[in-house]
Amino acid sequence: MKGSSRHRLDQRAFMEQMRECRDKGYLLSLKQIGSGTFSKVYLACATHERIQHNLKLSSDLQGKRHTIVAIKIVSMAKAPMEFSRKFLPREISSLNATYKHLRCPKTAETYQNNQRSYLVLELVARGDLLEHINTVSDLRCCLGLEEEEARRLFWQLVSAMVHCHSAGIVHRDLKCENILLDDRGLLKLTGPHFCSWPDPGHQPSQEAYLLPPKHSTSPHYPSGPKQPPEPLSLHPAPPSPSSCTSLPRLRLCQLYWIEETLLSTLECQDLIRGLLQPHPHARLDLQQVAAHRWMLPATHV
Ligand SMILES: Nc1ncnc2c1ncn2[C@@H]1O[C@H](COP(=O)(O)OP(=O)(O)OP(=O)(O)O)[C@@H](O)[C@H]1O
Repeated sequence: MKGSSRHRLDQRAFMEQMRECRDKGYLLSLKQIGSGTFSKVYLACATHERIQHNLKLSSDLQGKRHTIVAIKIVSMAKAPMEFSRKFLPREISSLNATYKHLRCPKTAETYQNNQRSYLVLELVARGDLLEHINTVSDLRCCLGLEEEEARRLFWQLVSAMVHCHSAGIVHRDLKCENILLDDRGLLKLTGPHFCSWPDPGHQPSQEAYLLPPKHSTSPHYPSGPKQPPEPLSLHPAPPSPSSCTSLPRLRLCQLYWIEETLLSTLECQDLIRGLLQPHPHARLDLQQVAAHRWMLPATHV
């Protein structure tokens, strides 16, 4: 398709989205604040009528000096059937299940038609953790956050994860881009790949590790040390010398990671080593992470 025709189509789609949002009581702005594989996230303003009629929305906006929300628009035309039938409903029910937790963005409501799904979310204004780390690294002329700040954020992340697990939800796509910061610098955990496992308190089944096809390799987090090795045994990759899938290779990556963090304290290195254990029984679980000695100063705050 020619560039000008595509542009016209995009414009028409955007106008439709504006109309559909307005009908629901939201004024969609042109400002796009993020995007995913099948989605775009825009700033929007909730109308007074909508706020009055939606209790969740009015409580989310209480105490804030604005009525701005983030609207995530998922294109049904772009998403495969499996995504819209299975993974999107899971994402929505997981967002609803984590609604009450301070460290998860609140979902005021969702609505859909044949073309699109709309998720009206609490605005988490300061962008994602990756952007923050890059900005801070530039300012400090040194890679990474100060250890104190890393500890503070990591503690909040652990608290969010404990909440997800107690609600029977396993995240499956933990990465800096899914960790957002609000205007007070507090962390909110987002990410569409939440999946419920049947009974809260049960261990996640192997199925819980299976990502939807679009995410079988999250672009910057390919199978390797940044995700648990269990899924690798479910999706054996064809052998190749550069493959990250063998345990010796994982060990190498692990050593490389620990070396990368040599500037941090011994306690921090010990925690990272515990998190990167390829064998699930040797790996620290959430309770052990929360009780790790590196975390202690954060628990007193
Ligand atoms: N509540 C929010 N407030 C502010 N920005 C947000 C919010 N939700 C999402 N974003 C922004 O939009 C981006 C994409 O959102 P999200 O990760 O939910 O989309 P996705 O479709 O799951 O992405 P992918 O397909 O890449 O996994 C996020 O990285 C973030 O920058």
